[in-house]
Amino acid sequence: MATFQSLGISDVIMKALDKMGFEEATPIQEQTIPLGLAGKDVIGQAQTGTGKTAAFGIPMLDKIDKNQRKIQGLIVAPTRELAIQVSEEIHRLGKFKGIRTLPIFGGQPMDRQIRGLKDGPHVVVATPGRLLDHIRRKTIDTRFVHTAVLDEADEMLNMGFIEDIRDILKQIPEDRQTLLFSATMPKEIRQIAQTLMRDPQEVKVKAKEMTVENIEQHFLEAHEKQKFDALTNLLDIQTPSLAIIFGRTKKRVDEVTEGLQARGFKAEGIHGDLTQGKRMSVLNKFKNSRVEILVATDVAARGLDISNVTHVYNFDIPQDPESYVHRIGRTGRAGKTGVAVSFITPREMPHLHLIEKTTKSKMHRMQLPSHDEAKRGQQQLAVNKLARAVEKQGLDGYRETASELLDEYDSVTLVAAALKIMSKSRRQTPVTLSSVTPLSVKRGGGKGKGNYRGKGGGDKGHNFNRNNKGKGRNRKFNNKRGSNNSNKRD
Ligand SMILES: Nc1ncnc2c1ncn2[C@@H]1O[C@H](COP(=O)(O)OP(=O)(O)OP(=O)(O)O)[C@@H](O)[C@H]1O
Ligand SMILES: [Mg+2]
Repeated sequence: MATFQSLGISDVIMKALDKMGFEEATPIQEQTIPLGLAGKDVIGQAQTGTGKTAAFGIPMLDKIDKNQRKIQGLIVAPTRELAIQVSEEIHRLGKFKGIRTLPIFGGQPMDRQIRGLKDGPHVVVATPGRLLDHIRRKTIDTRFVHTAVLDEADEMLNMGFIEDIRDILKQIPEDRQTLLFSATMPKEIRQIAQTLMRDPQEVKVKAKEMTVENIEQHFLEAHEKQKFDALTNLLDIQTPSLAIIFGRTKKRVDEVTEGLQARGFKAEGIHGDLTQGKRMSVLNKFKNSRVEILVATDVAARGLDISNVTHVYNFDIPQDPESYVHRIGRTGRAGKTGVAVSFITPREMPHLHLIEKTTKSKMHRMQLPSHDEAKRGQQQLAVNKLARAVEKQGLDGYRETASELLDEYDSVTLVAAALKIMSKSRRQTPVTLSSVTPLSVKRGGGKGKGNYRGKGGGDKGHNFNRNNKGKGRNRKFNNKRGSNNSNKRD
């Protein structure tokens, strides 16, 4: 376990790390920060939730001359939410150095961003489309950029973004340092990356699986028509405190969201057709647990760091194995455990095996949950609440009424009535979802886009702790194993 001190990081950034509650460096940070500080180009690959943002952020920030109010660091990310999130993490890391960061993304008024750019940020974190708008309008000055970062790099070099990325990099000085990071990095993407970098150092954190070991991976075989009832039964049984459900299309997300709301779940949907304001408000409600279930397209698959997501459900299994890795990586972050369940129709079984083969992870079959089990799951919630109330004491004011009630009714009837009142009687509102085009399943488990060469054996046990200064959360990370296409983003 490396301490940050041993990595050669400047005191002013060490102070930020301490404030953020970072005590030890994660494997990807330990292996890439010294290379970054030495000015090397780096391709860094490590599992989801293992600190890649700080891994590229720290070397970039270390090099920035605070007195030069020019953009010196440029980070490109695939989605608006991720651009904002990364900008906030970089702001935290550069706080004591007085670094100014600015997120630039679509859906926000141009003139507001032009004013922000005139304000002299040192670091800009941008989505490619809007960044190119500013480059073409000459409202952004990239002449002094010495460090360029592609976060979710394999996505950024995929067919959807590659031309934009090439156009952007042409506007950045040749002698720049280039850092590419992602949890997944298919071979062909690695080859493209080489053409955009100078003698890049490739760092891949050794792990037996592409996915995070702390995430329990299950699959549930169900016909299309059974999936929604199976989902609501499973939600009642597993009672996730914070869950993300992925659907293949925006329409699907809307329908599943409406169906869940009709059955009394606190669910909201997010996808690319929503206004930027709506996307932000849905995400904030989810982050503050005012919404328990976020139904999303792949717009929320990569990078989003929402602590305490306990469950991820692939209501529709993704086309790309890489997308599977990123989706389930929204849980089990920073050493925490998580649960992922994928709904597979019988004809999609070969695709499930392709994903397992590509990501070198094993999904365990789960039986279709019955409605009775769901009811018992809801009752269990009520039982837990009652047990907690008994433990907490303070019941004296209720005892007299309770014994009067017991004069009238027997105890079992009374407790049954209490359980009935306390457990959600899930309205079995009929919900029909429009059919989705089935996956184009590659028969015979053909090669996924990525050939992952998982190296045998994982890292030694890795604990990294966050002291209680960090964001008010005392997050103990027991990451036993070392600390991995694009569904076109909405
Ligand atoms: N050394 C550390 N100690 C404690 N917490 C850390 C450390 N490094 C990062 N974190 C926290 O761990 C969480 C995950 O970090 P981050 O979002 O950078 O992961 P990632 O590897 O980029 O994941 P993804 O592949 O999903 O994008 C964040 O909340 C971050 O603040
Ligand atoms: Mg990330």
